[in-house]
Amino acid sequence: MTPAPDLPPATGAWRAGDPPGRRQWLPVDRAVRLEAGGTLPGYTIAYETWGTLNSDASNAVLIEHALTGDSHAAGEAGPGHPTPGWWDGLIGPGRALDTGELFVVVPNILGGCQGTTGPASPDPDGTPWGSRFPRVTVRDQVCTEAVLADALGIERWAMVLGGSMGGMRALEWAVTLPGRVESLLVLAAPAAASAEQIAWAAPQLHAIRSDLRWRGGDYYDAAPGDGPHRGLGVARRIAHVTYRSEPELSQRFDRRRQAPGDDRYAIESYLDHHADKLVRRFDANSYLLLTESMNDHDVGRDRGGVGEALSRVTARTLVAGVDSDRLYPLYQSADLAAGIPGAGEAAVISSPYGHDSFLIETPQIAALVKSLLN
Ligand SMILES: CC(=O)SCCNC(=O)CCNC(=O)[C@H](O)C(C)(C)COP(=O)(O)OP(=O)(O)OC[C@H]1O[C@@H](n2cnc3c(N)ncnc32)[C@H](O)[C@@H]1OP(=O)(O)O
Ligand SMILES: N[C@@H](CCO)C(=O)O
Repeated sequence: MTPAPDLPPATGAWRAGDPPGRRQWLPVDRAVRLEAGGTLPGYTIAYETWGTLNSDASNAVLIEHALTGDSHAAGEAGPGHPTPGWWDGLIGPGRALDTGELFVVVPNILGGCQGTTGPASPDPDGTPWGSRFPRVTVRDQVCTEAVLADALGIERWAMVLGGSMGGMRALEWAVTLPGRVESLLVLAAPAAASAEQIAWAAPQLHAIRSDLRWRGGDYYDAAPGDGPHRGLGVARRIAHVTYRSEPELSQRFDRRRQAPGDDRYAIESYLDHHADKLVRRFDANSYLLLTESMNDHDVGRDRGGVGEALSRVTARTLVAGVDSDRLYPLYQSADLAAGIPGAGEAAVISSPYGHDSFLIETPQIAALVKSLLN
């Protein structure tokens, strides 16, 4: 496979020249019809793998990343990857996802900005898609990942797992292609986005679209730093509050000011920090598109409802939620587990860290992975 060039900067200087690290690319030269009605004439999927596929391709595991995650789930920080893998504690020799035995595949999501085709990618004429990039659903994202599985020679995944938006894709795999998923782990994700989740997304979408530097979505020829980073930063601040719990914020930050001479409350400084980090690594159009993919998430759409859709799942399934998650509350995981044949009761990840616990509570998630693999 020929590596495609990395994507250009969208909101700041971060992307330019970003080395590819250990990513691989699958170019797909055929059109894909999208669920919402549009078409993509072709696309590229960027992905990373760990371990070796065995001779009967029975040891492959698919990990689905969350909204702003990427394919770098394991490994050290290094060229192309300023931070270590986001599930590094879970993946590697002797770890829960033991790469001495398993072949772990992590693709970047369709519509994102980490190497797989998205709004910042060039169209067939070489111009960034920008505002012309079509609406993409979770189901579309899964369909493109099935093309990657075919290309890698994987007919059936030993396990598909993910948290948050990654959990939505994992679930959609097991509903759309039940014969291709042997076991399924869905963390902190619902069968369908709720009014509350769409509500939290609404001001985030508005924040980006209200930024004059967003330019209707066609800002890719703007000078570095002249993109919609302010709107994206506001969106991230709103989102980040929902990713953590009220008791945690209270305990960590209380009413403290950041520092002598810095009049911000510490919690404001914390949110500023997370916003500043995101706008240097993420494209605002991808954030919009993926947020709307999550809003549209509903495994029951055009399938006779959620109950009908979940009854299709044949995978050995474990569903888990976080007891302090205010964005994807535990009852949604309980409902999801109740709808999937043989899933039993939802497991509870106990943590003060809220929704982000699926990224933080590695030992608890490792235990769930091991129990499902065994
Ligand atoms: C699936 C994926 O999402 S993959 C990508 C990984 N995810 C992300 O990057 C999402 C954004 N980050 C996060 O959500 C979290 O950092 C997690 C989940 C990755 C880790 O959570 P935690 O370990 O609890 O980190 P926490 O939320 O405390 O943030 C730590 C950062 O805040 C900074 N910070 C803490 N308090 C303050 C403060 N008062 N003012 C400014 N910065 C602060 C720390 O210095 C640290 O900075 P650094 O990450 O640049 O080193
Ligand atoms: N912190 C995670 C939470 C979203 O699920 C992310 O940014 O992807």
